[in-house]
Amino acid sequence: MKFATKAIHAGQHADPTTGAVMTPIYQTSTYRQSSPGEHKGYEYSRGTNPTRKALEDCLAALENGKFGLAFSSGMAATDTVLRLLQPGDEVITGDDLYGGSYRIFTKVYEQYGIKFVFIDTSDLKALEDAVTDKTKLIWVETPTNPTLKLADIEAIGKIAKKYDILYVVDNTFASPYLQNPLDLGADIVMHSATKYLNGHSDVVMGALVLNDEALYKQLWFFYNAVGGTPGPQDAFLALRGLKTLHVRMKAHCENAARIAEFLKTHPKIEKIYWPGFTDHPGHDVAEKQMRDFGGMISVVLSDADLQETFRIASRFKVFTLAESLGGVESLINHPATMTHGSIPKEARERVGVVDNLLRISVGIEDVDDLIADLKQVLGD
Ligand SMILES: C=C(NCc1c(COP(=O)(O)O)cnc(C)c1O)C(=O)O
Repeated sequence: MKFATKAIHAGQHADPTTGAVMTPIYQTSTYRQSSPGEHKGYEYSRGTNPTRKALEDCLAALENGKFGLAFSSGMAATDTVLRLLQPGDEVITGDDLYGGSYRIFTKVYEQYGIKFVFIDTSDLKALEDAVTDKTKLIWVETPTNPTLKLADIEAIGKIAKKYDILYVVDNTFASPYLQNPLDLGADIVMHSATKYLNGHSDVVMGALVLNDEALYKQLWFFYNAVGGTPGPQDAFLALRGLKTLHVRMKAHCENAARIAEFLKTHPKIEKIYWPGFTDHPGHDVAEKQMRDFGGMISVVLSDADLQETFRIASRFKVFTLAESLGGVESLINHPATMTHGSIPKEARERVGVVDNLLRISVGIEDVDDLIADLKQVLGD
């Protein structure tokens, strides 16, 4: 099946007893057993739930994977992968990444003796040079949050395979509609499903998709033992969101391209990050591994200190100043004080997350209204 058909049907079928076309919300914590241990595949909803299973199977299908796991948040998914590590292990990851990922790496898992090495993942030599005999995990975002750096998924996969290192790609910014890391050599693809996958800013959720059965069983063990699993209502909403992912991503990409072109020459914009521009350093990698350039744009405002940046960020009427991304509504975010505030100023400014940087999640409103809103704030 093609992507659009999988988005609507994968993992789902009409209910055999009632004929219900949509997967029911199995709002139950437990399941009757005919005798101890004799059940219909479901014992307790922390471990498995039919609504969540339908979502996990659909997610797996969209990422061309065999196994899917859904979590109560993207960070719960990240946490579950990190539980594979032992004290003394090292992780290579990007120097530009979501602030919450930086936080769990440095404020939670470093205390358990895990060492995190932050490098420019667009620099393959720097990445391979960072490998030691203690390196057990490579964790890559691409495009990165928020400066939209591109990492060559396939090339990093070759490095991971060469040194037998577990390789995870956080595919949140692209979504499986635009790129499929498992097909390019990743062992696990991770998502904040809160974003494009659910797509309506009404669910917080995470996901992992993979092909290796032994690894899946290890992750499922942590998933069940620790219990970072989502409820059936959120699973139902996310499953419904997936059904329009292909339509929404097309609209996000079209709108973002128009807005990027508008902002590229705007006098109030000093620098713009959007992988669709041919002068973006990662444009060739984006062309190679992405089917389009996504809905995320970041800009550095010209002649704007923190106060001026705050003033601008607070004046939009259609764009909403808020954390998160990937919903149908357009959002503006100030990473330095909002989503990336947990990253020390020196570390984030080194990679371009400066006080006058704004991140734009371009929604699927009418693009003329979005450009009109940008004009009323920034000027023509
Ligand atoms: C909330 C935001 N990011 C969440 C996020 C996460 C965490 O997902 P949560 O569902 O918010 O727990 C993981 N990876 C990436 C690339 C992310 O962007 C944000 O950037 O506004």
